[in-house]
Amino acid sequence: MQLGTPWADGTASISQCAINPGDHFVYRFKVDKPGTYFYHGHLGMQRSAGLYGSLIVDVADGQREPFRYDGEFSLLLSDWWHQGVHEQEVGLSSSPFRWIGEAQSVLINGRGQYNCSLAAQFSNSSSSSTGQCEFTGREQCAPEILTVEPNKTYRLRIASSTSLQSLSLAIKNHAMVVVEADGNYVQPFSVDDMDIYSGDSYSVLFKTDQDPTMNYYISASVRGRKPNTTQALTILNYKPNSASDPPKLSPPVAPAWNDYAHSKAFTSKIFARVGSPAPPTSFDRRIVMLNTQNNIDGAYIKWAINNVSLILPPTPYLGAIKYKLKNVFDAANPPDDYDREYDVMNPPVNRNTTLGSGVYNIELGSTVDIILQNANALAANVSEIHPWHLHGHDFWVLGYGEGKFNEKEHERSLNFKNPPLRNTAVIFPYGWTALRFVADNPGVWAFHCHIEPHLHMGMGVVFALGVHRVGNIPREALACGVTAKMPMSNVTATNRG
Ligand SMILES: O=C1O[C@H]([C@@H](O)CO)C(O)=C1O
Repeated sequence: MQLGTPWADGTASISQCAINPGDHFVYRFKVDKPGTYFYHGHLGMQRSAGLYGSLIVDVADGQREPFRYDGEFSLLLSDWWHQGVHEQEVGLSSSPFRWIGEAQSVLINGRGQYNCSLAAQFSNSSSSSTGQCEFTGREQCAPEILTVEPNKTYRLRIASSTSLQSLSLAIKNHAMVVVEADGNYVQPFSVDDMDIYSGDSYSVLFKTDQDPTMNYYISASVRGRKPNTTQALTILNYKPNSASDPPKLSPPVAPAWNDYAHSKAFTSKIFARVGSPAPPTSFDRRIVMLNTQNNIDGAYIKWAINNVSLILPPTPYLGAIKYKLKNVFDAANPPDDYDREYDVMNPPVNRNTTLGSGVYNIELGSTVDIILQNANALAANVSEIHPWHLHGHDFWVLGYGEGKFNEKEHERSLNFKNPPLRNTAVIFPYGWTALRFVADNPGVWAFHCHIEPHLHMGMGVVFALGVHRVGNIPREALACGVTAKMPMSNVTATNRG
């Protein structure tokens, strides 16, 4: 959560300067909550470049998880393009616009398949010429096998650091009981497959109670966009079978990419674990955020929130606000609402948007509601999934709905009793999602679509709160833009102890 250390949040141009090649930056922060997390680069398309890893926080000594298991595995899901990230970045900010397209592979712990299959024996030879993957001599490409003993319970920690793809995860013939989401316990529920969006993390428990003479496929399949990427596979290997025994049963079949009813059914099963704190019953401020795809100068393609497309300044906001620097960014707050006459079901009538700093000044300690309102993209009949991620805080997910959010009609449908506490929540096509959080962590925090090219195209905002309460920012976080030129006597020495 970065309580008291907003400069260690890792968001370039927001909480710190980007780390130059050859430079280093020490991230020192308190791990305040056990759970399944991950870290990644937050500049340009660095996730697409592979800059990410898992981060698992154990329960403190003497404490126990509210569930039991015999062993655990960690799966970090990601996606991989053959095109280099600089070409991706340049394409996204070019006119004409060049979209990155779907990933060439989905990766499970950094390993994936391309032009070959782990399940070739099940491929329909008339529709696919994909042969069996052969790893001899290329062992670094071999999947990471999950070797288990029969009749035990395992915890699977899953996180998605994909740049683009939404995924469905399944273990053939094994149900999964979801127990944790984004570092918070949820009321356990059982599923055969689960949606995992970029930025999400989960723990599930599964029992090795199936025929132990066989191995089974674990699959991660693309959802939410028309897939052009084959299912990523790895193997659940029951001891003492050989890990290279091909599973006798075919891989799990994922729900259709656009079966949003299936996704909504999964989302609607997630509640806070009984005994979790409920949200405050009222809010101090409600910000309704319309998500649109737009043009700038009639040429470039951007995403905008209430018609502001985020562009980050050379001087990070945290130092700029703390040291009250003038004219380093446009300090005008973006609007708290959009013109409710806007037709969310059709392409924008006026396609043009404006660039802005996206900084909302939020009162420290206040309760803030965010209503994320999806809309039609530039092309007709297109509205995409966007997983929104908040830094520095968790939020309660109060509800989801179809079409345009409307206080009179929808307020009563929100869940104030046991909404799950999370830091990532999706908006479905043509729908809305309602969130509530208590803005109690002083700092400057990004809130953005976790799809990396979308953030790169402006799909984010920034919350600044209680910055006067922020302690001494380490110099390394200020070594760029206007803060780099400040007399160093204004800045206390580094936080290196
Ligand atoms: O941001 C995006 O741009 C493309 C398309 O809308 C324009 O080419 C796409 O699929 C996105 O998600």
